[in-house]
Amino acid sequence: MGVAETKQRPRPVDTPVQIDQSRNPIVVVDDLHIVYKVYGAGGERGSGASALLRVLKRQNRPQTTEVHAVKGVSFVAYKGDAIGIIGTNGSGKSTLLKAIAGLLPPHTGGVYTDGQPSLLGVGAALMKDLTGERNIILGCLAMGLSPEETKGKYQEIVDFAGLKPGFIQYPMNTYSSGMGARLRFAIAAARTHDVLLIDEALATGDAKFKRRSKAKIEQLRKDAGAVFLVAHQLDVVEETCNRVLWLDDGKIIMDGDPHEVISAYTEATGK
Ligand SMILES: Nc1ncnc2c1ncn2[C@@H]1O[C@H](COP(=O)(O)OP(=O)(O)OP(=O)(O)O)[C@@H](O)[C@H]1O
Repeated sequence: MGVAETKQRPRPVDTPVQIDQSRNPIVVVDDLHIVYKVYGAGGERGSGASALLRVLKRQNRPQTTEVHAVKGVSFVAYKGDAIGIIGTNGSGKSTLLKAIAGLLPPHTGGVYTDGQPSLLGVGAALMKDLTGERNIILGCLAMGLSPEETKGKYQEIVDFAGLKPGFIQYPMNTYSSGMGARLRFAIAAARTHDVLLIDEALATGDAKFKRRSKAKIEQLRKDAGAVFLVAHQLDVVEETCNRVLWLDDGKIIMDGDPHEVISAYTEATGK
């Protein structure tokens, strides 16, 4: 998609990303490139005929292609930043978040974080067959809380998730996707994180839950290092974040004040 011209000041390729030394940098992303390798996508249609042809040609391996998902992204997140990442489908938002979480290796460039990043995604691992209650306990222990701390946090998590009465005793496979997302967010928010990465977790909540989430993220920002939020709902991003990165085709188009960036994005994309 061709969108507005870049508002980021171009940086000579060999100069490292600029860090404001008077502030406390938490995440430094320096000329980051992420490339996925896709097997079996060599431009042929995935038909039986092409598979047969490969066998006849004794090509037992399908061809590989590369998807260049993040293309030279650089920025610094400072302590207390809540950064929203916006962009159209496929612009590289989730890929960037996973790279900051350390789940995808850079092709070139680098990601440096001060502390442990925690990625809270829609698919974050909770055990579907176990009850909400068991998941809270396991989730807290997995995040490094002691059994006593877990006990102390339990009611706070249940109240924050705001599930219908009784549901906390039901297995999570009986929950709607929204209920699961609320519980995941409530568990993750029970601990302070050096770097908290939230991928669409708030998308499914109702207005009341979104208000509670916003307050919680504000608190996390104060206690923690930096919070990143990927969301398609621009109002959630504008209300929650102090800074927004707009990605398009793997590149930063704008980085700055939420209102300014979202207005420019809305104008350019008609969203
Ligand atoms: N596992 C993968 N293997 C190959 N290509 C991938 C993979 N995951 C993402 N991509 C590609 O990388 C690009 C960026 O995808 P990404 O999921 O980061 O975008 P996004 O902005 O989060 O999209 P959405 O808003 O739809 O969630 C897309 O072209 C996508 O097709």
